[in-house]
Amino acid sequence: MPAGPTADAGARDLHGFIAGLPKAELHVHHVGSASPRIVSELAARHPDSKVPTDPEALVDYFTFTDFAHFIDVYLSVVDLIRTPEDVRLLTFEVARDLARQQVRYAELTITPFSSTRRGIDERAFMEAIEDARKAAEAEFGTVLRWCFDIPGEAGLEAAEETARLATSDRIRPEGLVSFGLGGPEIGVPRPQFKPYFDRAIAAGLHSVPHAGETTGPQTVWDALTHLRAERIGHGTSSARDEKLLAHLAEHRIALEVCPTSNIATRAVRTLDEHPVKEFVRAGVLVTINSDDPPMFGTDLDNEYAVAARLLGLDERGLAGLAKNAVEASFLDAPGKARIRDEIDTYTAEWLAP
Ligand SMILES: O=C(O)c1cccc(C(=O)CC[C@H]2O[C@@H](n3cnc4c(=O)[nH]cnc43)[C@H](O)[C@@H]2O)c1
Ligand SMILES: [Zn+2]
Repeated sequence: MPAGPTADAGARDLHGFIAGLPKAELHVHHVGSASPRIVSELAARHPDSKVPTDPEALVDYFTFTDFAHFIDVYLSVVDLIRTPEDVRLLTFEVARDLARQQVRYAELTITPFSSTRRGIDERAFMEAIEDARKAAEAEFGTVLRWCFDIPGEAGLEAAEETARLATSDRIRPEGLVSFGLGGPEIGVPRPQFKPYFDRAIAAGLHSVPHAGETTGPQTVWDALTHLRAERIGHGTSSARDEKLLAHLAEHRIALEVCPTSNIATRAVRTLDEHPVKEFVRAGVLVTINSDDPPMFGTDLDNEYAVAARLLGLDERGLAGLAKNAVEASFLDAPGKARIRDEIDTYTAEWLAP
């Protein structure tokens, strides 16, 4: 539909509403959140890397031919993070970007294996993220929590190391709330990770694997059955299985939907073909997230704007999406109530005549 002057004004208002809306972000990767400024600063520090130092050249560098290409580029950025100070800087700056978008609470997916195998001392790594978490909460008021994910393609050695770091009383950081599984899905069956998820769950962590991003609905079933998933990262292909959708809806297992990511990695062809509408129709608890925002040329505000267009939402609908993320988060009950109240107050004030 062509956008006339009134539609434009409406869209601008919705953007303004989204910009001030208190939000929770449940699916965003630590390294994947490095802003062009941080990436170019790190690339300049480490000139042996193939990552461009010019932020404009990064736009081309962050254009992906497929999911495998995305992971190659992602790992080249991981290679830039070499010291605990790099880790601290990145974490604090990610929090600053989230706070700017009125994100009150975020669960940041971190892959400690990738850093420890590259030589960063595990204790220094944990101290760096915790130090940044506390500093960010004090300075911005944004509460950060961690999800440690296994880079699945790196095999069971990576799974063992991630489980050890996540469950050892001496090492695991205070902010850790969940255990995940990322990387490519093709050739990386979920059931093999069951023992590691069992250990993490026994240690009190929540289970939040990626599944159904680049493979079919069976991967989501496997994540539910073998890894006891409480939320699913992406879950895009769930739309191809009505029984699965009904199961997700009935058990309030939220999908962490990241629309622009799915286009950037070519998991979905176009935004208009994105199945988020099918999820809502089936009654699934949908949350909107940004995944690897600078790499995909997006941010959480933009993902809410995309969702508003795909789902035909007004301000109340957007506030409902923000509340879905609060509900599906691993915040405690008073923390959830505080953000929900803030969303309601903000929305009522915005809509007041
Ligand atoms: O660090 C290594 O040495 C290593 C060796 C082999 C394989 C890997 C990985 O596959 C790392 C994957 C990396 O990608 C992160 N990520 C970011 N966005 C996504 C996404 O949308 N879907 C899946 N994974 C994603 C993930 O957290 C891992 O850190 C590493
Ligand atoms: Zn992800």
